[in-house]
Amino acid sequence: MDALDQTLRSLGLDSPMKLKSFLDSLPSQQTPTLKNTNGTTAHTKGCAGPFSIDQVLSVLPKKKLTRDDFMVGGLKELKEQADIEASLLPKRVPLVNRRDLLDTIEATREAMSRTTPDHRRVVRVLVQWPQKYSTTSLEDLSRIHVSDLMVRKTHKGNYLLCRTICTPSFDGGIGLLLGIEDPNGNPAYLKISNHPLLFDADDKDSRTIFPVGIVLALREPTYYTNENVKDLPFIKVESPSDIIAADSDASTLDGVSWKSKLTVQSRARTGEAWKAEGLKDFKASRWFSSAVCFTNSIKFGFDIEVSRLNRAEVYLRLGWNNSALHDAQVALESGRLSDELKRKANVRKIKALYAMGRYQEISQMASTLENDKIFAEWVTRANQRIEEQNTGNYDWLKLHMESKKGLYYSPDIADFTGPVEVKTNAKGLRGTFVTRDVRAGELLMFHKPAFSISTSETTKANDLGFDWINLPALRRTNDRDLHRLFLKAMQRVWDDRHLYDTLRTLYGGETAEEPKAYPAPFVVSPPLEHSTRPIVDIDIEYLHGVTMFNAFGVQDGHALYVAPSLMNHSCMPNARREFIGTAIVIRTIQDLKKGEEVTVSYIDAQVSYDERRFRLMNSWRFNCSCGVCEADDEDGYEARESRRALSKKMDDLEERIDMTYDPVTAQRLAAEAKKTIDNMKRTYHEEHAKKAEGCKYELAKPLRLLADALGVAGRLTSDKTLIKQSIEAKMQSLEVLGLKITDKTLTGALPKGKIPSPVDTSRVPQFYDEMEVETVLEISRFFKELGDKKRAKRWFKVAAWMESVYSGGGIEILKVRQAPSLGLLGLSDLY
Ligand SMILES: C[S@@+](CC[C@H](N)C(=O)[O-])C[C@H]1O[C@@H](n2cnc3c(N)ncnc32)[C@H](O)[C@@H]1O
Repeated sequence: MDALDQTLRSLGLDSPMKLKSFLDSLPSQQTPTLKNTNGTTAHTKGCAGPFSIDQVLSVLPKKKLTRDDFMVGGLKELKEQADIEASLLPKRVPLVNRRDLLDTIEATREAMSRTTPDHRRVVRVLVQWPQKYSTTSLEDLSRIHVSDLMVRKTHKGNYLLCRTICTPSFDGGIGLLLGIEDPNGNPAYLKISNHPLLFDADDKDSRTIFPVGIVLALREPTYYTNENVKDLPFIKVESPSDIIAADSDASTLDGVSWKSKLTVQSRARTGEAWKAEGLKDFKASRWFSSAVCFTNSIKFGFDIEVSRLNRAEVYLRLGWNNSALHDAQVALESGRLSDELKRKANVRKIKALYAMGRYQEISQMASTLENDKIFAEWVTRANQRIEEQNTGNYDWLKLHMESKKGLYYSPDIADFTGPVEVKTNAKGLRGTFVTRDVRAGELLMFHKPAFSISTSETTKANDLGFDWINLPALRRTNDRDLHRLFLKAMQRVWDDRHLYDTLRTLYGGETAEEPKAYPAPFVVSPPLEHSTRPIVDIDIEYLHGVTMFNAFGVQDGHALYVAPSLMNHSCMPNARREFIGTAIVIRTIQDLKKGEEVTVSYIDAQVSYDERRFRLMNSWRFNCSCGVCEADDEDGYEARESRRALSKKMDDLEERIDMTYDPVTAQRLAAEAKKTIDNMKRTYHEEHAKKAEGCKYELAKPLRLLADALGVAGRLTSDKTLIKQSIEAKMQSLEVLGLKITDKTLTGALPKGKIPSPVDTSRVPQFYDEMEVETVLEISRFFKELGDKKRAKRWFKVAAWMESVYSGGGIEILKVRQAPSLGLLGLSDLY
C-alpha cells in the first residue's frame, strides 16, 4: 500500500479523494463494450474524470494488486474508526433536548429544500460495521424505552415503541431523519436509510408514510453517536424491515398510554377521504403513498372492493405483483363486483400473473373469461410466452428492429434458460456449466432483468447525490445510479419473498454471508399486510453486496439479472452477452463439450493485461487466471510496458491513416505500422500463442489499421499486391482474436462443388464490436475487387455465419446489424 501511495502521489493523485474520484469513475458493474443492434455502443463507462487509466497504470506497482490496494478514498480510515467503535463498551448518554431536536430537524428540512438539481445533496449511505438487521418477530421481543438506550449497542431481544413527533425530513447525512418519542415522552432522533421511498418519493410521500403521531415499533434498535457531533446520539435503522408501523388496534399498543400531548396529523380521517387522497396521489404518480391511502380506506371499510382494485393497480406500478394479484383475487371472490369491475379485476389479475411470468395460469383462466377482445389478447400473449419458454424460439429480427426504436426498450418476452446448470468448478468457485454438447451460437439464456433502472428516468424531488460506503464489503462508490438500482431492489423485494430468497443465492462479496444454494425453492409470497411493511426481513448488507457485484450496465440504465449473474469471468470467454433493450442474451461463441464451464467477459478484454487486472480487482476483487492472463503475465512487466507504448503509437497513427487519401502517404504509414506491429510481436514470448490459443488481443487493432493503410494504397493505385497484403493483415487481425483460418489462399482455383468454409466453424473471434464482422465483409469486398467472386462469396458466408453465431439470426439480421458496412461495401449481389 505504501508503494502504491508513493507512486500515485508522484502522479498528482496525492490525496485519497483524488484517487477515489478516479476509482469511482471506473465501471463498478459489468459493462463490456457492446454493440447494440442499432449500432450504438451500450452503456460503457470509461474513465471520465481527470485521470486516464494509462496514467494510473504507468505508476502502479509491478506486483499483483490485492484487495488492500483498493482501500483508498478514506475507506481504510473509516474501517479503522468503525473497528475502534465496535471495540468500545456501550454507554449511556444524556437524553436529547426536545426543542433542540425539533429545531435541528426543521433546519435540515430547510437546508434540503434549498438544494437544487444542480446542487445535488450528497447523501452518505454508510453501512456500519458490523451490520445489523432484525429477524426476531415483535411478539418475541420485549419493550424498552428511550432511557434504556445505550450508544454503540444493538438492543438485542428488545424493541422500542415510539411515535413520530414531527414531519420527517430527507437528510443530507443518511436518507430520512425523524423525531420520535417513547410513551414516557422522551425524545430521540431516528435515522432511516435504505428505504424504498428514497427511490422516487418526495416530502409529500414521506409525510403520508410517516405522518406525525404514527406509532412505530423499532425491532432491536441500534443507538449511535454522530461521527461529527459526539453528543448527538441517534437511533439508526439500516434495514427498513426493522420498522413496524403499528395499527392503532395492534396488540403492541395494549395498555400503552402516552404521557405527552400530541396532535396526530393524519391526511384523512374517514375512509371516503382516504380513498379521495389515494386517487389524488395516483394521478400524481405517487404510487407508494397512494397505496398507503387505499390501504387506509380499506381499513375504514369504505368502498372496499373499489379501494382494493385501485390498490391493485398501484401495486402493479410498484412491481408488487403478489399483492396486486391478491387484491384483485379477493375483490373477485367477494361476489360484489359489477360486470365492469369484474372485468377490471380480471385484467389486473392477468397483468400481475403476467409480470410474475405465471403465463400458464393465464392460459388456464381462458375458459373462465367471457368473450372479450382484451382477454383474448392477453391469453394469446401468454401462450406465446409459454412457447418461448419451452423452445427458446424468438423472433430475433423483430426484437432487433424494435430495440432500435428507442432507449430503455423492454422487450415483451418470456425468459428462456437453455442447457446449463449451476455447479462448483475444480477451483471451488461456483459457476455455470453446459449440460450437453453445444454448438457455437447456441442460445444459453434470454432473460429480462429482475429489476432495472433507467439512467435518464427522472426522479422526483428526492434526487440524491451520494457517497455510498459499504464497510463490510470494503466498497465505496459515488455511482448514484447503482444506488438507485439498489433502492429498486429494496422496492421489489418488499412484496416478493421468492425474489428476496433468489437474491440471497447470488454472490454478495467476500465479507457477506455465503450465498444460499441456487436456485431458491419457489414460494408464493403472502400479500403485504400493510404497504409500509415489507413481507421479508431484509439483510441490507447482503442486498448492497449483491447489487455491487452483480449489476450490469445496460443501454441507458442498470439492471440486475439472476441466472446470468452466476457466470464467471474469463478474458478468453466461450460465451458472449448482448443486450436487446433491457433483456440479456447469452450465446456460446465456441462449441462446448458437455460439462464445460461457461464463461463471459465482464470487461472489454481487448485492453492490456495490467488494465484488465486493475479493473477486475477494483470492481470484483479477483485476479483472472485464464490462458491469456497467464501468458501475458509470463511475458513480464517490461515486455508488456513496451507493448503498451507501441500500441499507443499505433493509436496515434489511427487518425492519420483514416485521413489519408493519397497512395504515397498511405504506403509510408503502412510501413510505419508494419514496423510497430513487428516490434509488438516481439513482446510476446514463444509459448504465448500456445497458452493463449493464438489470442494476442492487443495486436488486433494495429493489424486492422495496417490493413486499412494497405487497402487505401492498393485501391488508389490499383495495385493488387497491396490489396492482397491488406487481406492478409485483416486475416491476421481475426486470428489474434481467436479465429482459426483454415484456408488463407489469396489466389488459385478453388475446388469445384461444395467447398468447406475457409475458417474453423467451432469458434468465432472472441469479441464482437463493430469490427470483426465488418473485417470479414471487407475481405469479401477486396476479393470481389480482385475479380475473385468465388472467394468473395465464400468470405461473405463467413461473415453471415459469424453474425448468426453472435446474434442468432440469418442474413436478414446481418442486413439490419451490418447495414452501414453492407451499404458502403457494395456487396448486395452476394446475398
Ligand atoms: C457475478 S459473480 C459470478 C458468480 C460467482 N462465482 C457466484 O458464485 O455467484 C462475480 C464474482 O465471482 C467471482 N469470480 C468471477 N470470475 C472469476 C474468476 N475468473 N476467477 C476468480 N473469481 C471469479 C468473483 O468473486 C466475482 O466478484
